[in-house]
Amino acid sequence: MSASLFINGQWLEGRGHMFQSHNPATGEVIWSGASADAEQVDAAVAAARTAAPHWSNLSFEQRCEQVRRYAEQLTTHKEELARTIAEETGKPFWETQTEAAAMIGKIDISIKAAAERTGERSSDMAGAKAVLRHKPHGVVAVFGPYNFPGHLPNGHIVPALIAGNTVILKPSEMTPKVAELMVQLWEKSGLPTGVINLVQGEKETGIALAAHDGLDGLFFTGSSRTGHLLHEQFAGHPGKILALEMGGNNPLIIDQISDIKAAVHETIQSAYITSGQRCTCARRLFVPNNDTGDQFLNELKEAVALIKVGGQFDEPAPFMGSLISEAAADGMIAAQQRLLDIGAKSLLTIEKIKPGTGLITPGLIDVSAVEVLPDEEYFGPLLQVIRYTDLDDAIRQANATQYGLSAGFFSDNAERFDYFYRRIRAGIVNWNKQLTGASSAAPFGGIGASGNHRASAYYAADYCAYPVAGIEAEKLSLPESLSPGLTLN
Ligand SMILES: NC(=O)c1ccc[n+]([C@@H]2O[C@H](COP(=O)([O-])OP(=O)(O)OC[C@H]3O[C@@H](n4cnc5c(N)ncnc54)[C@H](O)[C@@H]3O)[C@@H](O)[C@H]2O)c1
Ligand SMILES: O=CCC[C@H](NC(=O)CCC(=O)O)C(=O)O
Repeated sequence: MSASLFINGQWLEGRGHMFQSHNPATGEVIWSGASADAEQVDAAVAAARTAAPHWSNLSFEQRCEQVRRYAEQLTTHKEELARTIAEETGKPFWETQTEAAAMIGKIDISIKAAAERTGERSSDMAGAKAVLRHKPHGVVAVFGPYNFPGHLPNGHIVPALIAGNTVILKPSEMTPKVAELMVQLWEKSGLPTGVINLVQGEKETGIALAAHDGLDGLFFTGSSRTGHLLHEQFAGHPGKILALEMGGNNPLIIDQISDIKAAVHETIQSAYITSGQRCTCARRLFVPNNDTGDQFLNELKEAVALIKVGGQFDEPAPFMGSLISEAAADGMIAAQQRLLDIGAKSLLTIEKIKPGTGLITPGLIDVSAVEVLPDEEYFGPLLQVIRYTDLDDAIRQANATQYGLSAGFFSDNAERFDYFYRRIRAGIVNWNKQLTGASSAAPFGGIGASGNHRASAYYAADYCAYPVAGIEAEKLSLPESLSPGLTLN
């Protein structure tokens, strides 16, 4: 059993109930510990509050130095980090190595973003200076999802600390081991006591933390369902900052294409990478009802059937690993069945590869005949195909979702992309490129049920600090002329 919590610089055992994490490709237990109870959540918030004045009073450069020391730890331990992420999520090792690399890359990008978007500026005005500076919010909670248990919480934590906030991390209950390692690396980097705290646990721990009066903000990445609950919980607290990064039901439209093989490749990278467990994954594929559409779909079906699925460390490496759990795999098979029940036609059926694991084959399903398609995010390797004859109708259907995270258009025709771009509603809009693999050097976020206009990645700096505008002069002075009606003797 692990001393699973890190509060005020101490590793502690939780006093809540026990929980475990598994290697989803084998079912083996790889971590067990106890969750934080409400008192321990309280202690974590108190530790972060106590640490806040010292941390926020350090200079920007001093905080950056500290965060760079964390980057050194990440670099030294990148292999261990990638292995741990692979073991706990089921993602292939080649892929988790890219996650570890993204975590390291996040440091310099966040420093640059903070300086550019929230740094200090001043300009001269009559007898004074107009000054803009930024201050941290104070104590913030970071909630992470399981699909990128390192990179995505890291994408909130690093900019939050650079801005001068102190943090309480509540990772996904599916990935406590990765969180533990990440916080150990912060500890090794010499971060002052209380600046980062870790509370592990399931939903109850999340509820206790999100409801805590001592928070000044909450940065969340996870499902739209949980994000909506948090939004309701934060209603009536206008002074607390809430950043929500949630799911999507992302459309990808195939238009006029000449390179079918490239379109097939980019579609696979859009829909099946990480076994479909990325928020940006394509979920609905619009294919024209013509010969090119038929040929594209046949080649796509052939290539998807050939996708290698396997264990994280298999050689040769698989493209798709296990889903996060057997329950998630069963959920995808159930979602597929619900679509079949309402008139969908399977082109490639998801099948379980090994009972007791999250290993499943990829699915492709034609939902063109379904009258009312559920607007749901199926968080796994199931791509829904919709055949279309009229581009305007395809764009209308693409927009017929409560979500608005990513959207794509494959076409050789720039004018038609422009036409699509002007009409589509999403925070990420790609042309002839996969929907996944967004850059940390750009803002990242969605609209509608996908987010609340607090884009993360490069723009995370914006929600980590608030602007303070001032007019400053070194001495008091009288103006050259007084306002009408004023007399000073
Ligand atoms: N937009 C993005 O940047 C982005 C990135 C990755 C994942 N996601 C989305 O995340 C989802 C998958 O992640 P997940 O299943 O881990 O998400 P989740 O919503 O189940 O969990 C996210 C976090 O919230 C906590 N939580 C759950 N219920 C809670 C409650 N009632 N109160 C407080 N906290 C609670 C969890 O313990 C976890 O730490 C998908 O929908 C995916 O699209 C979005
Ligand atoms: O699952 C959701 C994240 C998907 C991932 N997005 C990013 O990495 C955004 C960049 C960042 O946060 O630094 C993707 O697009 O694949």
